[in-house]
Amino acid sequence: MTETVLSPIAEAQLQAEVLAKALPHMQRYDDTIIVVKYGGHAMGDEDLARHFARDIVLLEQAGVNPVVVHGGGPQIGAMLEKLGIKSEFAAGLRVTDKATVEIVEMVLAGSINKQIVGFINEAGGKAIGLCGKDGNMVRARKATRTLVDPGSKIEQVVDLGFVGEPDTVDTMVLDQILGRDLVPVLAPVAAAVDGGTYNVNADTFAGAIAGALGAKRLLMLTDVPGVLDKNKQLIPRLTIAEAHALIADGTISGGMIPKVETCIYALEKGVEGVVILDGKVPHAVLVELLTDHGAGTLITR
Ligand SMILES: Nc1ncnc2c1ncn2[C@@H]1O[C@H](COP(=O)(O)OP(=O)(O)O)[C@@H](O)[C@H]1O
Ligand SMILES: CC(=O)N[C@@H](CCC(=O)OP(=O)(O)O)C(=O)O
Repeated sequence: MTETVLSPIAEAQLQAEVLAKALPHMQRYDDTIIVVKYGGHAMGDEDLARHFARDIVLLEQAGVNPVVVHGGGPQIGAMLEKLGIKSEFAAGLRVTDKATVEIVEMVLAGSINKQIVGFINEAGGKAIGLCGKDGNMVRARKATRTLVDPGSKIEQVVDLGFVGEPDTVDTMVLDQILGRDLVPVLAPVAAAVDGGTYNVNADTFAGAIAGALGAKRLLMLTDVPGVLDKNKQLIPRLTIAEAHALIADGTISGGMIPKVETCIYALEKGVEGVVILDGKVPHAVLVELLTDHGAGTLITR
């Protein structure tokens, strides 16, 4: 591929045009909170992570208050495999025993959290890495799921172990951080009411944070372009009612079900709009927020 080399004046003109188009969008998000869920699949390689970090810093410098909630499912899986610990999922959630919850906390609140903090800092920002336990931000209760055997139709309650669902969110720590040129980066590990540790699905965690903060937008970065129809075409906009209908008719399935359910939860808690988009597209966050066409699927009330 040949790269067009622009003269300094042409380059400056191009930059001015891009800025003129982006400015009205930037003003719309000025001083608002945008929660970005950065999924483990969306993290991809280091280049992509650096693009992501630059976008977050740019938003912060433009007067937006970004809050990053990250996942790390594939990275937890890789570490468990390395350690010879078997892992399985039920109803889209990792069945988490005592040994597994220790690894989950180590990978999420340790290596991945600090990696993202490092990338944001390298890009010129000041990130603060926390998990739900810090300042008792997110307290969780034990999650349970009932699965129906497709043959016999018998219902069975599955014990997911140390998997939690957010019970309370205390935004006190985040309130101190936001609006001070700092970017909170949150790992979805929560405190149990009895002082233990719970593994929380990162989508669920992000929805709870966005709802509690009254965020203007929740962006869910995944590895597909957004919600796809039966012909695998992107659906650019959906209402809550339309999203329910797509779940009911099976168009939305698998991991997309809890993701869309989280989006609906956040909208019902007051978040203005939720977008599911492909985090593997470079600068996905900026394309979504700062262009007319946006990216991914926007779900609104
Ligand atoms: N209608 C749909 N549109 C897009 N993806 C769908 C749809 N139905 C099911 N999926 C599946 O949902 C997956 C996204 O969920 P998941 O793997 O849990 O994401 P993440 O790991 O980013 O949280 C997609 O990769 C796709 O296989
Ligand atoms: C309970 C549960 O399943 N927790 C997830 C937490 C990480 C996560 O959700 O990461 P992604 O967003 O990358 O999928 C897990 O253990 O994999």
